Amino acid sequence: MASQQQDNPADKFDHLPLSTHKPLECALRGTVLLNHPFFNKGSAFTREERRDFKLSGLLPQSIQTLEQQVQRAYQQYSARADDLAKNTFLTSMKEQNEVLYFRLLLDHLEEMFSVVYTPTEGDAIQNFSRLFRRPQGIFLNIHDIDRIHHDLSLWGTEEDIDYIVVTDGEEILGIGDQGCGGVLISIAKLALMTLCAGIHPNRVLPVVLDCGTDNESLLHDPLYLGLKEKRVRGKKYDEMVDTFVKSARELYPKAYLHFEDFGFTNARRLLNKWRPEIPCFNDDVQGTGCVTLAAIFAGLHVSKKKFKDLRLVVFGAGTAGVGIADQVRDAIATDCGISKEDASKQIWLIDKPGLLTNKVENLSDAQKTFARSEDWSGKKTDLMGVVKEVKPNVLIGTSTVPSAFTEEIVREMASHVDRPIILPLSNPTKLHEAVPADLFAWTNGKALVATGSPFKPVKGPWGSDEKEVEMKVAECNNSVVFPGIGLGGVLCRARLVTDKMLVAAVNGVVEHSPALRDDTAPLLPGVDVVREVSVSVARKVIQAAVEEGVATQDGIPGDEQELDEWIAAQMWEPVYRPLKYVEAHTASRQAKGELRVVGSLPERD
Ligand SMILES: NC(=O)c1ccc[n+]([C@@H]2O[C@H](COP(=O)([O-])OP(=O)(O)OC[C@H]3O[C@@H](n4cnc5c(N)ncnc54)[C@H](O)[C@@H]3O)[C@@H](O)[C@H]2O)c1
Ligand SMILES: O=C(O)C[C@H](O)C(=O)O
Ligand SMILES: [Mg+2]
Repeated sequence: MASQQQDNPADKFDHLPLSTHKPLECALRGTVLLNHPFFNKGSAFTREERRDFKLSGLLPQSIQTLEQQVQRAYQQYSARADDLAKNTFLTSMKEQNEVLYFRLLLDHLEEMFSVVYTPTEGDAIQNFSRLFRRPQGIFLNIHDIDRIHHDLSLWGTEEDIDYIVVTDGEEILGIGDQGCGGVLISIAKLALMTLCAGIHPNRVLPVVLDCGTDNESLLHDPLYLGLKEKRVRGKKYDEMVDTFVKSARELYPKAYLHFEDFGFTNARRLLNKWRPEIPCFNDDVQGTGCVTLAAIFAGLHVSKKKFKDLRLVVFGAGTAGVGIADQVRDAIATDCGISKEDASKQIWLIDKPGLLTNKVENLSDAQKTFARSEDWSGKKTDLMGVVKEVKPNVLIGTSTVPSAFTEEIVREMASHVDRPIILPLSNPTKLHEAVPADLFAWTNGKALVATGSPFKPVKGPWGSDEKEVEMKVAECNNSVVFPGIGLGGVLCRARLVTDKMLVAAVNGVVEHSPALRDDTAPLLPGVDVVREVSVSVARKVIQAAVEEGVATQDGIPGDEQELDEWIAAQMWEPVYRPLKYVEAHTASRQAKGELRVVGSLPERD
């Protein structure tokens, strides 16, 4: 036994706060246990567990393995008629057995990623009030601000939460205001935190701030589940967000706060407000900025260009577009040793009024830093006009305008540069500014493409001798990077998420870019290596946090390999751990912070 323990490299990390290698204490028995998705093992409960947890008679006799369960679940999944039905099936499975849910997903990640995440999750969100069966997450009511602290407190004690995703549902993907259905984006992002970065699925908190909705079809839908009134804005909205953030900090002081899919007027404002005080992150601004910078980095490498050569046009200067511009500007400034102001001269933003110049009114502060000062009078400032004038080598779409990158525009761009880097990023799939097959066809396979949602490889006669080749297309979605950044932030218990940590995260992704090793390979790593990418990103983020003096966790290894092992040992894995029965009130805090998984929470008023 002793030697067996020594043989397991994870054992040396058993003492770590988030290590989950030991048996799991559980205070639930009988049908209550079978109905608890975190503890339930279904047909895989062992004979001893069936005896100790009063399950005999509640289960068929055959004791099966997780692998057998995955096989059965996959058959059931495959029998569902379409992706939305598959998504609904997976949601039910998550509510029944989390280990099986995550194991099934990890074993079929490439096939199922787009079903639990973008684009199918967008359909699930649009249909939230019709598909609803069982609540998941926390729904906070703008008319009950005084209850926010209480409602949040029901989720656990101060050791229990590592990661919170919050949305107000105003700008979900590119499908706009989805009201309280936005809770599903919080849930989906958290599922990815577990799948891609091993964040413990029972130590996360999905939240939607229900402030009403301006979506008329929801307001007129008799089945809509949220507040049926126009969005509350202004002072009361700010009071709600303030109360939420302060309560979350007080109740769960270790938790990292991830903002998702807030509207343009709030996303950046809230980030700027809270960033200097707490460990928080806006995925649409910063996550998108980081992953897109990594894609550009790989694209420049393939096209043998440097940051000094970069000419970037961003079409759609909203939350994501400006977030990308910020990240790219900072990278140019650092790489070329120039000021941010000078670096921004290599970037052109286009929105509804056309090119953003300092003559355009009502720009946000963040947009203003990119407003062009040169004289554009007499020149066309629409996308075609700007492409003709600027001759960009990188074109990004974050506009939600499908097919905005027309054949004419793309051919114009390709006539000036050898390898145009074109990233249509608007999700879900139907909103992409162009699709890879067209981009390759219009540029004779020269375009370096990555997309916001997944696309199948494209075949075409683009080999050097015009032989048919298959081009794989990278998914340039913030999902490549936010899990690793969050994992790093959680494990080192970062006080803040600094700019240097974000730059470090980009380097962590670039390390895995297939295009760096093979010019014909995708610009970004795919989901097949997602956990490895998360470890690299987390390592870089932790190292930067330590350097910056914002890491508060003791015992972070200085040695790189040991740091990777330390990270991996604290990543939750979907395996059945032996269950040990404990009375709720005597439960030891076995791995500090796992009390909540015992299945009983202290009462709070
Ligand atoms: N791939 C990713 O990782 C990723 C990350 C974040 C956002 N996105 C996608 O990017 C899109 C935008 O998201 P957002 O959060 O920035 O939304 P947003 O509403 O803040 O930004 C969209 C911008 O596009 C502009 N726009 C609309 N129509 C236009 C037109 N005809 N011409 C020029 N500009 C126009 C809008 O005025 C707005 O400023 C969404 O589809 C979202 O799913 C993708
Ligand atoms: O959710 C995604 O797929 C990426 C991004 O956060 C978005 O809003 O589109
Ligand atoms: Mg988003």
